[in-house]
Amino acid sequence: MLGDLREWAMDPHPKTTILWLFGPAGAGKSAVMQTLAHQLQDSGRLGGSFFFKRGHATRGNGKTLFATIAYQLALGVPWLRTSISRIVEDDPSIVVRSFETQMRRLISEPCRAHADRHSVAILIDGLDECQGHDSQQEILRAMRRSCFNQPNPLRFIVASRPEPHIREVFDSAVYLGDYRSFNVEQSFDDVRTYLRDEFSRIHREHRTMAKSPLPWPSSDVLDRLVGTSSGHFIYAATIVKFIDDKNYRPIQRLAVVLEGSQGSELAFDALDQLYMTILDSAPRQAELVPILCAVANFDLTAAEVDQLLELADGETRLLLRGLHSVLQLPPNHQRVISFHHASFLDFLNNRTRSHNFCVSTPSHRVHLAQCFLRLCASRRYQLAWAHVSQPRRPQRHLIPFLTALPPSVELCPLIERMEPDHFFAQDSDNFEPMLSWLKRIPSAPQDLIELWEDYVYMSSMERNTWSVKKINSPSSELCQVLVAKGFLQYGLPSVRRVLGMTWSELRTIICSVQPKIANEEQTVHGSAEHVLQALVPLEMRRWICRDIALNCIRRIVKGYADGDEMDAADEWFDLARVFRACPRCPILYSEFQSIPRSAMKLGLSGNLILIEWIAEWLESFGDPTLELGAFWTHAMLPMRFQRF
Ligand SMILES: Nc1ncnc2c1ncn2[C@@H]1O[C@H](COP(=O)(O)OP(=O)(O)OP(=O)(O)O)[C@@H](O)[C@H]1O
Repeated sequence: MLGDLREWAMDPHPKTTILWLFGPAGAGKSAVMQTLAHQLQDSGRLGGSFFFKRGHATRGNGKTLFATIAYQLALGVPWLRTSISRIVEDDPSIVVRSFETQMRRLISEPCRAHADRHSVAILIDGLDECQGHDSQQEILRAMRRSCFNQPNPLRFIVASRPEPHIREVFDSAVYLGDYRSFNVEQSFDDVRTYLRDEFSRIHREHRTMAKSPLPWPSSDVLDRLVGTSSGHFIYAATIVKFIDDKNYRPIQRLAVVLEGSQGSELAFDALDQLYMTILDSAPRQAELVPILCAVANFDLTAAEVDQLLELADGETRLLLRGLHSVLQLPPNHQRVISFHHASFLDFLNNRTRSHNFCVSTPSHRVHLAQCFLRLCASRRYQLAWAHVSQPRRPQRHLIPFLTALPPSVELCPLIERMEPDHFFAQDSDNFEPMLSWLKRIPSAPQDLIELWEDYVYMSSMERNTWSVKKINSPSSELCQVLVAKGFLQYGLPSVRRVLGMTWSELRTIICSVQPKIANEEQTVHGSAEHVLQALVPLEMRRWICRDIALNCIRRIVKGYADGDEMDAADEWFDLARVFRACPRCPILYSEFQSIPRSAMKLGLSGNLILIEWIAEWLESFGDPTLELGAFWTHAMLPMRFQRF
């Protein structure tokens, strides 16, 4: 297979330039694509590759597909570098345009001038794992339309399961059958070779096998396992992982597999049987399902699952020990738990296949939602999860998870306690679906609905689609909010923090300007910046900035005295940003001087950008002999040097 694919990818005159590699779950498509990518790379013929992964923050959707490939082309193909770089420099917004525009401008147009060069291959694996059937179809159409009838050196290989909506595009008028299809064949011989090699490795490596005669297993047993696999690798790879467990005797584990596989004729029945056998052989099965449900829906480390489900430390690792043939439980405690293969997740989500191990039942999902909401409402959450990187933060995925549940009144009291700091910064696109979901709960409390109606209105401010009724003299609180949001460009959680307000105060101020009736003449539309310009005079803005800076300084001093390091880091960030917009004001200067020097060093430790911003502001006072300016220059000098 690899030989055929390589030959096609390097053929100077193939009949068609797009190849679809298809095969069922676990047939070995990704394995083939990975090896092919390495081989083409070694021959200097790989233009780029993209491996989709279902649910992954960046690899789970098509947003970055073409930009990533263009970037790889620019890095790896010298004759494309200048043209691709120039396009991005001239129009940086190209990377957020439609798939078709990105594909045409970033990839096919720069290549067209080089039709006579040797071919370069672009490999896209797991298209069916890209979020949204529409996106998958759109990607295929974009590739075809931008390359149709235009000689160019690109060869696309797209691998996916043979899903009907993907096949539909290849069969449609867009392609007119002009693509090559390539079935990842069943290969009994390959699976036999693989199993034989792995069994002899296990025999060699396991102490308990020293006295077992070879060949192990007998050729009858090997034939039976190969037959059950139907020539697909996933079955073979999973039994090897199951048998190769240092906590058990391989002979016993093989007996468990053989017993479980009795009576299953088809490969996928056999795979289900195998998954069932693995789960049945784990201890404390009832406690497994909530853990599997958590891992199936969120990216979590074992310690985070312990916290979430309120288990004793280390319990998740203990419970999952028997599942290492289907789960990846990284020894590094910072890494998340993942499934070895997507087919196990498909199995767990399908009740008719996984029965009492199914994780997608409403009761398990509602229970998981309750655990999350409870955790997010507690201080424990902040302490334990603050370090987690943005794309992985579970609260990012919490609202979509909630709105996919059946409307459930039992969640309302917990939703009422949701902390807006956790979800406002990143999730505001999901507020409307959340409101509609709440409205579908027949007995949802009215004040909860009103709260989310207000959040939807507040989120329109985040998304620059705000409507505000015209007012002649805005209150000083409203002016502060407008300056923090529209001038300093803070997100609403930071606006609340720098102004020292509660969410309820912020809500009252923002919602007080919501137009009750649609009267175009009496309304200002647009971003907070636009509204600010309409309502707050220029000179006033800078003095509001000064007040905001003064408040930040006071909170830093207090935070330092209280030993609250975590909040202090945010406060320094706010302060450094606001300084850039502040007038040169002696009051502010002397207030800044009141910050203990050790707090300055601690708060800024190594954050060069913030140091630069503050240094610039201090330098604007112009007198380097001032005590603070001198301290700053000396104390921060080494860090400023590091930057160069
Ligand atoms: N030639 C091979 N030798 C050894 N193991 C293999 C081989 N091909 C596949 N495998 C193993 O089989 C399992 C399934 O393979 P792979 O993920 O490539 O399947 P796939 O067709 O891409 O599945 P899906 O459509 O679900 O993504 C993996 O654990 C992989 O490591």
